Amino acid sequence: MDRTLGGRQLAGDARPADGRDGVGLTSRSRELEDVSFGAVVEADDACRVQWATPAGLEVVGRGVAARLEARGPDRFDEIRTQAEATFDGLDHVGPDVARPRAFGGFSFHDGHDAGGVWRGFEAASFVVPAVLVTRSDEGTWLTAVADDAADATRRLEECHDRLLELPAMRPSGSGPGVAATRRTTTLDSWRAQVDRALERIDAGDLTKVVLAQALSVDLEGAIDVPATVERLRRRYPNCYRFLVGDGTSGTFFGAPPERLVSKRGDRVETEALAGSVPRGETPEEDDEHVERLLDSEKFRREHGLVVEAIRDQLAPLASELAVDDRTIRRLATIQHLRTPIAATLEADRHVLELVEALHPTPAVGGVPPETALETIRETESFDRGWYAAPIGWFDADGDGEFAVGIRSGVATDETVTLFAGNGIVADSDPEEEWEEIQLKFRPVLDELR
Ligand SMILES: C=C(O[C@H]1C=CC=C(C(=O)O)[C@@H]1O)C(=O)O
Repeated sequence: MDRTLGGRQLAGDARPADGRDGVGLTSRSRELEDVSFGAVVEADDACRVQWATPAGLEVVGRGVAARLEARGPDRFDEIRTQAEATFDGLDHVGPDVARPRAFGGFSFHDGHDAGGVWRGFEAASFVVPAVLVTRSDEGTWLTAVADDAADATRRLEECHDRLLELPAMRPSGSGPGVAATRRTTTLDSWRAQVDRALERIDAGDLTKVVLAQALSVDLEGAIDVPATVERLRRRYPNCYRFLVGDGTSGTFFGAPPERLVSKRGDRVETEALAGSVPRGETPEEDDEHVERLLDSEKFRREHGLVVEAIRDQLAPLASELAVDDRTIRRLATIQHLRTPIAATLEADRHVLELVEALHPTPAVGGVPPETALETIRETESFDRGWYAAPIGWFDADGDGEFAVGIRSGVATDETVTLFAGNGIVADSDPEEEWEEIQLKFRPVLDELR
């Protein structure tokens, strides 16, 4: 199965993204009876990606037709340059929805080192999978990507035959069980971290900073990441779901509620998501929490800073920009303040330019951005890696969609490291912030139990 489903052997086919040979990628698609997406990305010995949006687009990919990688603060630009070379002269025969896309993400910090649990996750890394299965309201499509038409057609037919052997449904089972958990940050050190951030805020150096923690979870058995992602879909159907792994190290996965940006043509959509309260035991309790969220001056300020920063970042690129009314985003375990923001671009832009302009929003970084990043680097005792960073896809036209990689974890052997953070502003109470962080571990943690 590996070879025809774009397994590791095909990695040898992967073209470097320098476009030196001047020959574009070729892709061929055909419609498919439905197949279990989990079964397609079941084996973790090859490069695999999975991506699903609240709007209903679902894609799984295996193998590597092209790989794009970059490091450092210029990584957004470098990936864009590589993308142009990779997709130059693309010959796609099939519906638009089944076109090849590059999937991957970026590290949170510019100075990322791909070590520890983040081994294999470069500061920017994308693949155009050799094989893609795309499900949307236009049906389910299989796409094979290769260097020439004969190879793409051969791969398409071989894959199609193999996929017919896979089940249409795959049981998503139950969690592997939690043997032990270890925090990077004790409650005492958290109090000290928040107090230090509050001192900077009092001194006027900082207005907001998002401080995070990691939770290392030892499992009772091996984790089945695709099955975990499927269980997340049931509990968080209106969140993104993703997994990314290169078959040699860990698999990053999660169910983020937050869109960083989506771009199609000149239309851009993003949102501010910040300010959190728990769910209640009853509808009345739910509403009491929401009232607190809406009435509190602290939440209003914390959320308003994110709206303002996104507006300021997008305004120079937009001919029109609309900030919608604030709403409540109610999830299974937590509720947030949300403000949708939409723009029309005044010139042609690649989605990666928008990603670069927006990352990190103060929903995961802070205000002013540089001081907040410095505070995060000095304060946190773990490596953010790809947590809270852009994760998603782009295509040959420079369109694409990115989520913010929160409510996420990285699975390595029988350990999963989870991440969660909270916005600290003047008047933040360390204990309340601690409680909110525990709620943000829950989406993934609950599925491991
Ligand atoms: C940083 C996280 O959440 C962000 C998104 C929504 C609400 C947030 C908050 O209330 O602080 C955070 O800004 C996380 O989940 O790790």
